[in-house]
Amino acid sequence: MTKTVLVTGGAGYVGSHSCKAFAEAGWNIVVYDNLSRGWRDFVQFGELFEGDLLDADRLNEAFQKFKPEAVVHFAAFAYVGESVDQPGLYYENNTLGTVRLLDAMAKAGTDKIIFSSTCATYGVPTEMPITESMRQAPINPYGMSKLFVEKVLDDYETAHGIRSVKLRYFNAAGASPDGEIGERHDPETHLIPLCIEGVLNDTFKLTIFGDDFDTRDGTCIRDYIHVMDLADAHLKALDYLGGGGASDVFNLGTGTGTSVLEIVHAVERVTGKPVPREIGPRRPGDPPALIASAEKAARVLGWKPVQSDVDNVIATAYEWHLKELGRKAAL
Ligand SMILES: NC(=O)c1ccc[n+]([C@@H]2O[C@H](COP(=O)([O-])OP(=O)(O)OC[C@H]3O[C@@H](n4cnc5c(N)ncnc54)[C@H](O)[C@@H]3O)[C@@H](O)[C@H]2O)c1
Ligand SMILES: O=c1ccn([C@@H]2O[C@H](COP(=O)(O)OP(=O)(O)O[C@H]3O[C@H](CO)[C@@H](O)[C@H](O)[C@H]3O)[C@@H](O)[C@H]2O)c(=O)[nH]1
Repeated sequence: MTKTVLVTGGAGYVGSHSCKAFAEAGWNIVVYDNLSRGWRDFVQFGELFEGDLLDADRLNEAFQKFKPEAVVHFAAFAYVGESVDQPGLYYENNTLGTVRLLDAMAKAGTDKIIFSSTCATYGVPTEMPITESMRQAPINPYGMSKLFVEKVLDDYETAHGIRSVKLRYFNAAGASPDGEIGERHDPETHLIPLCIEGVLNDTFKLTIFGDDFDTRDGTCIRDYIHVMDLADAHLKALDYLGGGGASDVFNLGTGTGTSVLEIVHAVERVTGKPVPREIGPRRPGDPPALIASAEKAARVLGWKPVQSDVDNVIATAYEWHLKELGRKAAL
């Protein structure tokens, strides 16, 4: 019998790409999303059940109706700056929202969850690459709201037997190679889509947030991971829990760091067009470098990124943005 997975936040960026991978692997998908920051047209691989994480009755209804085998939990707010200005919004939506979800799981007897955590839970690491056992000391409410969830998950295992895989993503980037779905955030704050905006829109200029960091060219270094590689890791985590695997936590990154300037140059190389830019002040809360050790995910889950070469990440993102422009022009 086809197994059902309930995907919270499946109308968003990482969630929709993961749904594509789950559908290709034969899962039946139910997307639970309130569309606050997601997109109806991204729900292409299963049914949309509109609902809010904070709505216990609606959650119970979804669990009763679909009886999912497992939950993959992407739904959250994810803007660092917004979390600094409105911490309550983040603790309510991300932390309390997950508590509500776990209560509904416990009630329904669904005992497996995969959770979108983040490298923002590490704060400013003292060693590189970052391994899962390093100290977690978030420097903003967004990261803290996610760290709390990691702890809450362990308590729900003790109390209700719910096993979890926590996946700490580094920087998600790129788009589905067929251009069906891609990165759409409103407002867009992420580096690669903004570089592409600079290529496509004559009036847009990228601001590089600081060139005086202690890095090889003075700009921040991040570990960019293709969204389809992230999707594959979720699929492997589903199989792992389904096969009886114990609760665990994994970094998802490539192990390679790329600076902001290197991304700008790569976008110019891939698109053949200049990225207009200026140097601005540092953005508060930006650590100089974040690079994953993804050795554990390789060893335990058998996961390896295969689409995360920077030029491929940018080429797929560019392709999606061109199609998106075409779609907007046709409206
Ligand atoms: N994009 C990244 O680089 C990145 C990196 C690390 C971790 N993450 C985490 O991955 C997850 C997905 O990120 P994304 O970039 O796809 O975000 P996104 O904003 O594109 O998607 C989030 C989805 O969750 C939904 N949602 C939010 N609050 C909800 C609620 N209360 N009830 C129901 N649905 C709700 C939104 O409508 C949206 O569809 C998030 O949990 C984020 O914290 C993302
Ligand atoms: O206009 C811009 C936007 C970004 N950057 C820089 O580009 C890098 C990447 O920034 P961005 O794409 O905004 O990603 P992060 O701030 O690294 O955060 C992303 O990656 C985190 C994990 O690293 C996740 O937790 C967050 O949800 C996700 O937004 C950083 O050094 C930024 O300072 C600029 O210089 N100019």
